[in-house]
Amino acid sequence: MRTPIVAGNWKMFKTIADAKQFADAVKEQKKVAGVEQVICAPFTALSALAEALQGTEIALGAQNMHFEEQGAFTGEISPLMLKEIGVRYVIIGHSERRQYFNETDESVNKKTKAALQHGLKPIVCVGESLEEREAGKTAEVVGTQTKAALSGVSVEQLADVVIAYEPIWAIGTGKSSTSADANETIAIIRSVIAEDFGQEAAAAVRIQYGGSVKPENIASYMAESEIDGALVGGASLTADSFIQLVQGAR
Ligand SMILES: O=C(CO)COP(=O)(O)O
Repeated sequence: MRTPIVAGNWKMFKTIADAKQFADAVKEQKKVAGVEQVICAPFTALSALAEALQGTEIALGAQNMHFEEQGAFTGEISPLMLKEIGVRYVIIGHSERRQYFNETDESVNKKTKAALQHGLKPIVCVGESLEEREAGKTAEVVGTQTKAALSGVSVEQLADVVIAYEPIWAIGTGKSSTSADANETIAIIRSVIAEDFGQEAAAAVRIQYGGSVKPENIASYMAESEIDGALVGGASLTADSFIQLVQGAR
């Protein structure tokens, strides 16, 4: 049985004050059990959130990191720095980072391995563009991205990896993938993982869907056999909506 996991990706939204307000509002809501919950906040809000989320079910995540522990990498944040403030998850290879910040399959792989070495759980993002989808290349693209990201990861380490399938054309557009289509692609990702890690390990990996997930549609994704949760942007920004997403994932 794979435990469902709902992760909010706040992207470049929320000051420290906003983040604290979110945490206060979450605390007023009833706790939801049985679903792993993560908020991936901007770096500047992580420390404050680590404290503010105490007593909630929500674990802390970052949205990116460098793969080195330290060094002359101006503007970067290392896995050690994230660990120190209580971060447990880190999004790796989000399509916005691949598109705007030159993230490559190679850097995604380095970061995935570095996260695992430091006891951080990577949420590794894969997904095709609209052009690739229309050219019938979805399976090839997500297969290549998945294999590259997980190259050199051990079977034991794979247990700490979460994959997020986010079709680029569905992100922030309101155009979500149908749950059946998302399920089909996620099944492909799982079979690609099985080729390298074996059936048993692949069957245990959690794979989320992301792209215009809302409280109103999360249940339809969760009803699919291969989908184990959601990585949510816009709809994770208010406590009310985030809790509804978590409830919908049970
Ligand atoms: O990119 C996403 C999560 O990482 C999805 O964003 P939206 O939920 O806003 O479409």
